[in-house]
Amino acid sequence: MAAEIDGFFRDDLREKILTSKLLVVGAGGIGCEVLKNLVMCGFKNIEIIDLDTIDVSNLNRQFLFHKEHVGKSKAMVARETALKFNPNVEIKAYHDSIFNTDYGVSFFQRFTMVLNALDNRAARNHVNRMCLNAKIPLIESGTAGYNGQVELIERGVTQCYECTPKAAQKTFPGCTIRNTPSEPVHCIVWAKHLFNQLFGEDNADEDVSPDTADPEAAGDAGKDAMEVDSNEKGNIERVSTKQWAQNCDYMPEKLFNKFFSDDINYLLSMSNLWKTRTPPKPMRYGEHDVISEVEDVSSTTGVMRDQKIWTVGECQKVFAESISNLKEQASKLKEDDHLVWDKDDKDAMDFVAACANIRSMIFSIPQKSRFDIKSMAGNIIPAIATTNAITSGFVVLHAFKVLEKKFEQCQSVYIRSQVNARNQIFVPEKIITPPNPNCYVCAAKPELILKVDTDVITVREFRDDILIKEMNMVNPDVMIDGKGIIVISSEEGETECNEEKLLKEMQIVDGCILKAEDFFQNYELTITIVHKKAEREDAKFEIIADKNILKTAESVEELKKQKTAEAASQSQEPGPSGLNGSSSNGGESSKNVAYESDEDDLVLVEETPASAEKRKHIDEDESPSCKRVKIDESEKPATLNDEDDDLICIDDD
Ligand SMILES: Nc1ncnc2c1ncn2[C@@H]1O[C@H](COP(=O)(O)OP(=O)(O)OP(=O)(O)O)[C@@H](O)[C@H]1O
Ligand SMILES: [Zn+2]
Repeated sequence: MAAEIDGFFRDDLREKILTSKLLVVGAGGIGCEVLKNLVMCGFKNIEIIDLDTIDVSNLNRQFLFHKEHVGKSKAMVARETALKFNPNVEIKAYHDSIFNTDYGVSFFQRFTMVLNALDNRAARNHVNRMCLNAKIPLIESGTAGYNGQVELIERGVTQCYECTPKAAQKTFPGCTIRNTPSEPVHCIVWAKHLFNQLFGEDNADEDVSPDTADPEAAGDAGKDAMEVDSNEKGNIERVSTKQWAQNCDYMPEKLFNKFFSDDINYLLSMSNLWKTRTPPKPMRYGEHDVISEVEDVSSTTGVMRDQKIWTVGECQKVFAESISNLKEQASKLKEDDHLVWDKDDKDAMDFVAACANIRSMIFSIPQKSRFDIKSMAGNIIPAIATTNAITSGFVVLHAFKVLEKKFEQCQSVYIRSQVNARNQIFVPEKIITPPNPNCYVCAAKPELILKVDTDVITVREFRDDILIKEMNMVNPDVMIDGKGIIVISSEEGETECNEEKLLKEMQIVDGCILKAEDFFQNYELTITIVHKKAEREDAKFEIIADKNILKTAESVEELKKQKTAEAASQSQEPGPSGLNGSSSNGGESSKNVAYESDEDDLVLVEETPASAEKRKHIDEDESPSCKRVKIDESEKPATLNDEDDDLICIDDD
């Protein structure tokens, strides 16, 4: 292998290649290529981890895997195949998630460097934190279609993965999804939720029924419908949707009429919602076409079936067929097990395409082809083998520079689909981007401001949706600073009694300061709470990472207080002298600011187009957060352009 050939590498680099120990996280599109490159270069000691097994759809670009490997561990098979290229390498493979607590800081410290080859933001964030803690370099990479990116993360030298806020994934309020969809994507998200309600894991945040708590439907809204509903359906609403569907043996007609007629009639009775919107039109099963007479959509060719817009009858037919197939699939599972929605499962995809289109028809929203729905529902950007290969090449070139400690040469590199104005297709960053001093992960004392509706968020939502999903902690402990009140404990059951309490009931109110810790990640974060009433379409929380913004807001508040004091002193008796100072009651109260009337002064740290360009990683974690539903709408398949393959221009700046 290269390092064994005399003169192939400079002696000092060769020595480092032969003696270093690398960890590759992920054995998918990039991971396979990176592993192949490493063994071919002569690295002798490599460990690789991946939680997944090989799927047929991986075979077109993950060349360490072949047909006979389908269903086997990616990490294990990648190891076996790579050893065939170079048997003189020590490769240890783990079929596991990097989140497993076995892989703590001391595990990471065993490596010279870590190479990420992941596909989701949560895992990237986690490895970022572990490497920062272990003080070892991390090479981060990602591809999206023809675009790719490689960057070095070295504590104190470069920015970390979390220094730049990522473009927020588009989120939709639950009431838009449940009551007032207005775009195809709202119906697609609803249909995916319906799949989970009927066949998947029960998730309270994915309710598909009309949302009677919708603030916009206030008043008598839904009352009539509620009465009709309870009279007509008896105790139907008291059992879970899945239980109810099982009780009616998943009869397509019953299911259809409940979701597309009864529930829509219910929504119609929430009359406030339709004052300025087109009211939905309920639809009953078989109402528009005689289903048995509809041409069998499954018998048309795949391309036609996927690309045409289905008629009402076709949608209903696919609805019925997919339900009976999914019912069959579910019946083969063990008790308590459930189906998992997968864009590549024909029945699961058919079900979502049919339901999304039926709901679109009802709400007068344009319909979409199954192909378009698949791309939106699965957030698909085609994975291109050549982009993965080029990106992986840069990963290993970066690894050489890191081994030689030439960090100054490790600028991020962007692999583009088209040449830029300087005729480059591989575009290096001009400088090494230094750490963001306000980063709430790699700053010396990480802190942030959390604007949150403390009247509606429970401790459980705070932990699961904010600390875990948004702030990427794994197992947080939280206490109120200065009061010693433990709000959340990582010890199982210790703070269970707090979980359903609202934040305000735990004395977590405006100005409160929390200390959040994650022992596994060795991470401590100070959170200043700012209460913010969430309106109907608002997110229930916002994270503000730059403490200077708080300072600005404080000074605005202080200015206001000064003005009030001045006014008071002019009109009445002399005002309290402490008002123009930062605080008259000690440190904590200095942050106890009220923002209600100052919303405009608080600027959310948002990604600039330039930094968005830098963050082209594909993130697949689409779990809902803050009771809002996330979907990355921009993730439509890129137009494939064969000519692009010829555009290779090596930058020699
Ligand atoms: N927490 C994790 N621990 C270990 N491996 C992970 C973790 N999260 C993701 N991975 C792995 O990272 C790899 C990323 O590879 P890639 O982007 O090619 O995805 P893929 O699942 O192989 O392909 P696709 O999503 O396009 O079907 C996957 O093999 C995935 O299993
Ligand atoms: Zn950082």
